[in-house]
Amino acid sequence: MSHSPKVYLTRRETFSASHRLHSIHLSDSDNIQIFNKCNNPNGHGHNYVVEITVAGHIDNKTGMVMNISNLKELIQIYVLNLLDHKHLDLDVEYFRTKNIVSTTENLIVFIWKQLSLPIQQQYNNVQLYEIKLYETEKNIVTYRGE
Ligand SMILES: Nc1nc2c(c(=O)[nH]1)N=C([C@H](O)[C@H](O)COP(=O)(O)OP(=O)(O)OP(=O)(O)O)CN2
Ligand SMILES: [Zn+2]
Repeated sequence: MSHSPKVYLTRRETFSASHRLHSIHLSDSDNIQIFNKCNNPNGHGHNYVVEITVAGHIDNKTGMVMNISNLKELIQIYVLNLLDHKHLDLDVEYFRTKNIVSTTENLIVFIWKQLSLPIQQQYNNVQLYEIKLYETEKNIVTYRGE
C-alpha cells in the first residue's frame, strides 16, 4: 500500500512565566554556586517560545496532516492554560508537588507529557514528533520524547 507524503507540521506559541532555579537535593551554597542569579529567591521571568511539531501523512480528502486549528486548541488547553502568566514552581502542580527544578529541559518534558496522550488519543495517524522550547533567544532545548 502506498502512503501519501509524510509532512511535519509546526505550530509556534508564546507564553510568559516566572520561576526560580533551586534544587531541594542541593545545599543552599551549592544552589547559589550552580544556579547563580537564577537562584535569587525573588525569581525572574521569561517570554518563552514553544514550537510543537507533529508528523503524519497528508489526508487525501482534506489535504491536511491535521487541522492546525485543532493543534492550536490542544496546545491552548494542555499547555498554555497551565503555564501562561504562572509561576512554574508555585502554580504548576508537576513542578510544585514533585520538587522538579524548572529548567528548560524539565519544562519541555512536561510539555511533551501534556500533549502526547491527547494527540495520540484523538488522532490515529498523527504523532507528536518534536518540541522546541526557547527560554531566551539564546537558550533553546529540543525534545523528541526519547
Ligand atoms: N541547562 C540549563 N541552564 C540554565 C537554564 C536552563 O533552563 N537549563 N536556565 C537558566 C536561567 O533560567 C536563566 O534565566 C537563563 O537566562 P539568562 O542567563 O539571563 O539568559 P541568556 O543566556 O540569554 O542571557 P545573557 O546574559 O544574554 O547571556 C540558566 N541556566
Ligand atoms: Zn530563568
